[in-house]
Amino acid sequence: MDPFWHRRDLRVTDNVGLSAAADRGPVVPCFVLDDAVLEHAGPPRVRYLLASLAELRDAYRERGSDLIVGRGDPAEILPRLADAVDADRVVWNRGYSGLARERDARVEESLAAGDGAAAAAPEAIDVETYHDAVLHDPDSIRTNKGDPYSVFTYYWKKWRDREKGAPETTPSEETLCDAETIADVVADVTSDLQSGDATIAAGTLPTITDLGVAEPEADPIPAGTPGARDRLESFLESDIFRYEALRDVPAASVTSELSQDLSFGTIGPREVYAATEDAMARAEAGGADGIVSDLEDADPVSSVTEFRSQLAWREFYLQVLFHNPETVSRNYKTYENSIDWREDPDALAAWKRGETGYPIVDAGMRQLRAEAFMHNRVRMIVASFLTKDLLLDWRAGYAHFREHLRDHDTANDVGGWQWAASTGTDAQPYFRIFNPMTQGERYDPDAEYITTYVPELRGVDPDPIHSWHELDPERREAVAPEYPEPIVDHAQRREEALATFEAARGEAD
Ligand SMILES: Cc1cc2nc3c(=O)[nH]c(=O)nc-3n(C[C@H](O)[C@H](O)[C@H](O)COP(=O)(O)OP(=O)(O)OC[C@H]3O[C@@H](n4cnc5c(N)ncnc54)[C@H](O)[C@@H]3O)c2cc1C
Repeated sequence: MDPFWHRRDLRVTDNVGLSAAADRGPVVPCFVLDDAVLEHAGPPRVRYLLASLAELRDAYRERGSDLIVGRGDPAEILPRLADAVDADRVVWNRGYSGLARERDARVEESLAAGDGAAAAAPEAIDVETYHDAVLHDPDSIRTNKGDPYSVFTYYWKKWRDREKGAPETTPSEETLCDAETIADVVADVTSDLQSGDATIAAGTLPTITDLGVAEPEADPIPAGTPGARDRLESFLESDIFRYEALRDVPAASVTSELSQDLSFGTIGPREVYAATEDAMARAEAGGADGIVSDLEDADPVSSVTEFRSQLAWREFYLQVLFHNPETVSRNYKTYENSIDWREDPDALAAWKRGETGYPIVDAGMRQLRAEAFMHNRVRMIVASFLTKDLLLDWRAGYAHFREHLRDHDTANDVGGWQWAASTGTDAQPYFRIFNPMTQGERYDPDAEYITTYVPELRGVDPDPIHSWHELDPERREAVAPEYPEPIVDHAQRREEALATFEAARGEAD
């Protein structure tokens, strides 16, 4: 019997490592709540994690097995578990961030040292790892010179043209360790662990309060594989064909909202990609033409391709982080001088509360609080506002997103922030600064998204909303007395941002 250690792959379907372990069977499935990891997880993510673990446990129980849930240091728990089941090896799917790789190396060392062995002569336990979270592993797509890619367009061409693996088969009941044996194993390991802080249980999950994490403000969404599959199914009905035309329009809500699922692995990337193949076949046969008939120039085929390119962006940022783990907290791009970010706690607090007086920015920041989610276009706008209009360090924005997003994902979050701050790979050039008013007007012309999240502006015509920064104080008072004045002047801040970046480039007078 070999333990399979679930981490960011909270599913039994389309799971590369689990299928490989099940081929030998029987598998002992486990997950470890590691305080070192929980420290970095905001409340919406912890809630989604616990709900997804409950779904994972139920999937095992339906198959006559159970999920072992440990709490503590995996380097302590896994060797004990492996020893208790007399394992030859422990199997898991690879993590790619610096933190995940360090932890995995530690666990591997303690397994190799036989740290869990009850016997006097400890036996080394092997580790077997798989690429599962991605369609193409971070080392497999390189430039013709053999370097990792730093420009998305070139990466995308190779990613797009490579053959993709089919979804993995789901392990059958016979290949999983039965629930009774799991209960015995847990009892065995529990008596072994008595001296330390670590605990282990068969399928019993702590509550969010047990973990010392506050209840999130946002409402929960359906979690685990059932939630993810429902979202994918509903996206495939029609939104995937309207995606290209409307993905930048936040009020249209055509995007898949699969980001937390891909991040926690409640759905596998091969399953999502296979779904795009079905959608592509339908689009190519003209079966989606009626769905886009009200949209000028919309093409269902290129819409499916556009969605695939977002899946590729995810893997692009992942390979950037894999090859440059330090960029989690350091700029990817080196300027000659350091960027002179400002210290302005009041402005940062107004941005966090969604009270900047820039309607699209405030709507986004309030969507984040209300739903633990934010539309991609709006993420770009609020990130640009923080780094260019307020001239605050992207790391402050990243920390806030990490705390509040249910889909926070180190690679994508760092990638998105460094893109907006003009410090990342293939980033927005420093001189292309978003105008938050024009962005609002272009992507939310009827102010539908804005008024959903900013009640002070409900009933106000789109015109004054999109020209709020130009209105005189009397007019603002007459139109929306409760909505704040702009905290900065965009035109002036734009000039200051250009000067700041030119100084960083060593081009100042
Ligand atoms: C400042 C900033 C911070 C971000 N932080 C995160 C984050 O913490 N976690 C996260 O998953 N995404 C992040 N993104 C990327 C993007 O905003 C979200 O992935 C997307 O909004 C999620 O919605 P969706 O699932 O409906 O996306 P869809 O448009 O349906 O895309 C499908 C999937 O592709 C991936 N994807 C889409 N857009 C991007 C992108 N620009 N970069 C990388 N992958 C992408 C996601 O996995 C997403 O679920 C960030 C973007 C910015 C600008």
